[in-house]
Amino acid sequence: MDLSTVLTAIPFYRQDKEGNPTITSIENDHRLVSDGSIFICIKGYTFDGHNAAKEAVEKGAVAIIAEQPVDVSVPVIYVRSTKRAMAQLAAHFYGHPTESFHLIGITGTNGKTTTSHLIDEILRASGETTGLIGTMYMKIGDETVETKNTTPESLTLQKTFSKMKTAGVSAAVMEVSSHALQEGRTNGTQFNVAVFTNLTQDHLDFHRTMDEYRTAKGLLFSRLGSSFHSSTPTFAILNADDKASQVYEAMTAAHVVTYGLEQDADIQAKEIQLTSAGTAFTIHYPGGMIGIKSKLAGLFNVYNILAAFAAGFVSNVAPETMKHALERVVGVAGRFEMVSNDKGVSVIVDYAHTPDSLVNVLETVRPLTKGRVIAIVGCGGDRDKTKRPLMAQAACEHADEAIFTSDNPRSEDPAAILADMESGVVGQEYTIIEDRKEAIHRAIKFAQPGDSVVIAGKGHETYQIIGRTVLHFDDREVAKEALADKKGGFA
Ligand SMILES: CC(=O)N[C@H]1[C@@H](OP(=O)(O)OP(=O)(O)OC[C@H]2O[C@@H](n3ccc(=O)[nH]c3=O)[C@H](O)[C@@H]2O)O[C@H](CO)[C@@H](O)[C@@H]1O[C@H](C)C(=O)N[C@@H](C)C(=O)N[C@H](CCC(=O)O)C(=O)O
Ligand SMILES: Nc1ncnc2c1ncn2[C@@H]1O[C@H](COP(=O)(O)OP(=O)(O)OP(=O)(O)O)[C@@H](O)[C@H]1O
Ligand SMILES: N[C@H](CCC[C@H](N)C(=O)O)C(=O)O
Ligand SMILES: [Mg+2]
Repeated sequence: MDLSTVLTAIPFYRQDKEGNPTITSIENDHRLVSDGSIFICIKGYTFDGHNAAKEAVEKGAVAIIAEQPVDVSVPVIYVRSTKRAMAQLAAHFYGHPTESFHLIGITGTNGKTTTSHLIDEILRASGETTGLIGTMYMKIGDETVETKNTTPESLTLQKTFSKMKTAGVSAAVMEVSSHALQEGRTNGTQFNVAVFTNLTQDHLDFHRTMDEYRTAKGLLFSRLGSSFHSSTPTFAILNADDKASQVYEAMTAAHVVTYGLEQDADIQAKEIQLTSAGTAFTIHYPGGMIGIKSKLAGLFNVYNILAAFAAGFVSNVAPETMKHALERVVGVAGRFEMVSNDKGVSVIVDYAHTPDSLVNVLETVRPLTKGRVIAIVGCGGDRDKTKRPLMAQAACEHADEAIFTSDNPRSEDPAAILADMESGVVGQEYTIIEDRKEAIHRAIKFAQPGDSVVIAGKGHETYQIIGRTVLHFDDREVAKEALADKKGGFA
């Protein structure tokens, strides 16, 4: 493709010098530039790509996209926003791959990863070749690639969609974070179905207020349905029990389908039973009802299953097919993952890293526990500071024993993060053990048969980020070691 053809994706720009070279790739990291690349200069939070333009040209870049002056020998295309241009160029360069398959996007504070895996299972059961993009990995068929972000930037995203198209993917599901929506990472992506799980506090470092956070998530719904030919319906799947859904309903041009337990909803769960084996309930949908016995514990997972069912329903998957798929799912790694042992203690590793998810997981564990509920909780560094006291409070209120520890302190002082947590607790007992390994060992050592130990916050993560160092750390491995060291059930 030559430069002028690539540039048809961004009809408004200023080019500083003549030239129409052949373009072999688009890159936004100068280290990946090779002969024939266009290099897009992105002004990031830690690095300004404009400063790498010269080096990119030395490495073979034949054109530069910039929003600030750069002095190089090849044509420079000036645009208002290189991030926005990148999404448009990427979608065009890769041939608008999302037009070739059915795409379901999921947004919401909690439950995206879980719901995306449920939807993937449903789509597979109905015979689709699937793709999945999310917190844990990007998956095409059975092949997975690790991800740095829940929703990658637009270039990686379109490249991945293009690979999906080539691999014959017929339906895909992806998590769409509020960061991604705000930064336009999904611009140029065509969703057929958008799912909303819930909205509670998180990420107030990035979005500043809950209103801004809600609006960012709303972009998934406000962009849905307006650019499609009327013969291809688009659907917004909204949680009737979350009041943000009313805002999203008002924003969208898509068909709206609601799910829920409390408010009147199009797809509703009734006769819910929560047991240690999971959940059992009946889903009522337009024209019928179907019983579901899921191995996923907790009321919040009933919501995730309903959301997945609703997405499958509007994607024309038969309810019977969905039932089989949903009942097959034993769990998602790091979400309510039990660490098996013969010491009579329930050890649960869970990815709860928000106040609401922590309350949910502890409330789920409580009725399943004969003895005490022990919670090990930390809060991430360089993340929303205002959730720290709330998470500490949730641990003290919903567990019998709360241990505060470290969870990816990143550039912050772990003691300062713990002090922020402590500020949320008034008149309740807790223990501070800064070293996460020691915290897990101590909790498991002192747990009695019948007790539950909830290790929250890291879930599937296999690292602890301290400063800039990424150390191997896996809650499940550490818990297993601690259980192996534990004497016959009593410390
Ligand atoms: C705050 C934030 O969103 N940061 C994202 C951002 O990083 P950044 O702005 O620091 O990037 P940068 O390092 O300054 O680089 C700027 C540009 O220069 C380029 N570069 C950089 C270095 C170099 O030597 N040469 C070069 O050309 C880079 O390729 C980039 O194009 O752009 C990076 C590349 O796309 C992202 O990986 C990174 O996510 C970081 C890892 C992150 O932690 N993001 C979090 C806050 C986030 O986005 N989370 C959401 C939600 C998670 C959830 O569900 O709760 C997510 O979707 O992951
Ligand atoms: N529907 C839900 N409502 C509230 N809490 C939930 C829900 N589903 C899962 N959780 C809790 O949130 C944690 C994270 O779940 P999951 O990974 O599915 O969410 P996510 O939205 O993908 O999170 P992230 O934004 O970090 O990617 C779970 O471990 C569980 O404790
Ligand atoms: N997607 C979330 C994950 C948080 C996980 C927790 N372990 C932490 O590091 O805070 C974030 O980046 O804020
Ligand atoms: Mg996720």
